[in-house]
Parts: sequence; C-alpha cells; structure tokens
Amino acid sequence: MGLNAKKPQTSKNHSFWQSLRHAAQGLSFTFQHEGNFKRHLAIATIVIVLSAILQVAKTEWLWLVSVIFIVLIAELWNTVVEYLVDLLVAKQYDTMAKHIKDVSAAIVLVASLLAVIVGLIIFVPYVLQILA
Ligand SMILES: Nc1ncnc2c1ncn2[C@@H]1O[C@H](COP(=O)(O)OP(=O)(O)OP(=O)(O)O)[C@@H](O)[C@H]1O
Repeated sequence: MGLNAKKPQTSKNHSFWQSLRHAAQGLSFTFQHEGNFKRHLAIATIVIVLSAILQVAKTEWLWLVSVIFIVLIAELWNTVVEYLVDLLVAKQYDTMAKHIKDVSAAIVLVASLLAVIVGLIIFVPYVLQILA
C-alpha cells in the first residue's frame, strides 16, 4: 500500500453523509449481487405504474408503498443473514446454517405473500370494474 493510499475504514462513521454513503453502497451491493432484489424492484415498478394508470385511492397507495417497502426490507435482511452465515461457516455445510438461511428466506416469502394479498384486494375490484 502506497503512502497516500487511504486506510480501509473499520471505525464508526463520522458524519451523517458518511453513514448515508455507506448505506447507499449497501443498497447498490445488494442490487448488483442479489437477483431476487432486482426482481422485487421490477415488480414494484410495474405495481407503481399500474397504480398510477388506474388512479388508485390515497389509502391504497399507502398500502401498496408499505408492502413494497416491507418486501425490500425483508430481502435486504435476508441478504445480511446469508452473508453473516457464509462468514461464519465459510461455505462448509452446516445443518444450523441451513435452518438459519431457510428461515430467513421464509421471512421474504411471508412478506411477499402479504404483498400479493394486498395487491389482489386492491387491484381485483379495478379489473372487475374494467371488465364489467
Ligand atoms: N453453509 C450452508 N450449510 C447448509 N445449507 C446451506 C448452506 N449455504 C446454503 N445452504 C442452503 O442453500 C439454500 C440457498 O443458499 P443461499 O441462501 O446462500 O442462496 P441464495 O440463492 O442467495 O438464496 P435466496 O434465494 O434466499 O436469496 C439455503 O436456503 C440453505 O438451504
């Protein structure tokens, strides 16, 4: 490492902007490495465009935005768990590692089911109205 090379940071963030930059790096890392995060974002974009076209009510927007964020938070959390487990067991097969990762994936599944249920409750009446 050269004299002017910056030492990698392992200390606490010193400012709000530094915290924000690292959080943005976390989001960018997840987007680049987790296919499911990309898929969830793509579905969220479709739902937002559809909601704008159908001009859904304010409370419906609140529900939709809430479930979109719940799913994205669950996916971020699942990514944290996967990397922590990999760090601990270094890719060795471990029954407890399997259970931890499976339960973490189940969190995403349950959050996604909630999003599907909310989506059906909101969009089915609009579709029926269009078909009527
Ligand atoms: N070290 C391990 N020991 C035992 N089982 C493991 C281990 N690593 C992964 N697995 C099993 O493989 C599955 C997938 O692993 P992992 O979560 O790392 O991959 P992924 O494709 O990123 O998952 P996801 O689709 O949830 O994002 C886990 O749910 C678990 O059942």
